[in-house]
Amino acid sequence: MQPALPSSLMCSLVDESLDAVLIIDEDCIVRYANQSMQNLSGYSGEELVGKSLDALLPGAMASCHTGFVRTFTRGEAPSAVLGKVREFAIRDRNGIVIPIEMKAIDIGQHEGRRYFGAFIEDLRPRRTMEAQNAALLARLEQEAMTDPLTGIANRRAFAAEGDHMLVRARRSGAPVVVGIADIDHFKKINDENGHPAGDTVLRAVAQRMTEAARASDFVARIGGEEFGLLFPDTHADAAVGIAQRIRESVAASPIETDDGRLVHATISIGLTQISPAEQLDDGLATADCALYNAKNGGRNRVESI
Ligand SMILES: Nc1nc2c(ncn2[C@@H]2O[C@H](COP(=O)(O)OP(=O)(O)OP(=O)(O)O)[C@@H](O)[C@H]2O)c(=O)[nH]1
Repeated sequence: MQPALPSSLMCSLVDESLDAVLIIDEDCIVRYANQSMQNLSGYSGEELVGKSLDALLPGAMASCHTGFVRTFTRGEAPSAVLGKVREFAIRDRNGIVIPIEMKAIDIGQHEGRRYFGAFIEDLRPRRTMEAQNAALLARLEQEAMTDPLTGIANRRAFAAEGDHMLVRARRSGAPVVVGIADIDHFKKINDENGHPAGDTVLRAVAQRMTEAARASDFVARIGGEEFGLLFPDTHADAAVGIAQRIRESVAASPIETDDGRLVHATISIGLTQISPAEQLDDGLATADCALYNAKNGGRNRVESI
């Protein structure tokens, strides 16, 4: 059997711990604070020992903490803190409130007085990392749903929005119209003006379509020169009217490219009202047939099935 370690080694463990360690007595007077606790609080060891714990507690906590400790010490109430991992805050020497994680322990009696210890971790680094991770996740989610060229929603976002819209529509019984808009003769636009000019046209068309649609409608780039449209709470006739407005907004004026060329772009749109039993892809297939009719009918047109 190994001989028991001397208590001086245990003391070193606590003295050197990277967690802040604090010991208070039953009157909530600080009796010990290790170096990490001194660093965290901004007080020296001499300043902390003998000080009331209230000096370290923010606002409301300071007024009730001593009462909790007293009722527990007298055996009048259980502790909600001892033996548990809890999040609190402390106030440092400069009055700055620091979020902490605390593991408090009843460490027993010595010469008739009771003592409580706590391991305290500064939560600020963890909170900063959590905030950074949340911001990163939000950015990644945003990027995963956005078409990088035009800045509008992409095909993935369109599918997600369409599915949600159809679930809501099935519940409410409201009609949903789905559409596909396609830039006419876009290959020719690219061939005559160059690919970068084609990109400018795509961006301008996306912007004009989004601006002409209602706030409740959804416009996404779902393919090269193809845009998906969703019109919630809208019957086919009304959707045709909105689609005409969108079509006209694209055709209304030429688009100026970076090298100063003026490109006249038009779009053709195919629409269909999705029946409750249909999925988004069923609606898209029918809208594609309507788009085919619009192209065959001379382009720069809206057709619905
Ligand atoms: N500049 C640019 N062109 C693209 C992009 N994605 C697809 N295209 C082009 O879009 C063109 C699509 O051409 P087609 O499918 O033949 O159709 P269209 O010429 O528009 O003819 P219609 O649809 O029948 O009116 C192709 O030339 C593709 O190279 C893109 O991101 N940028």
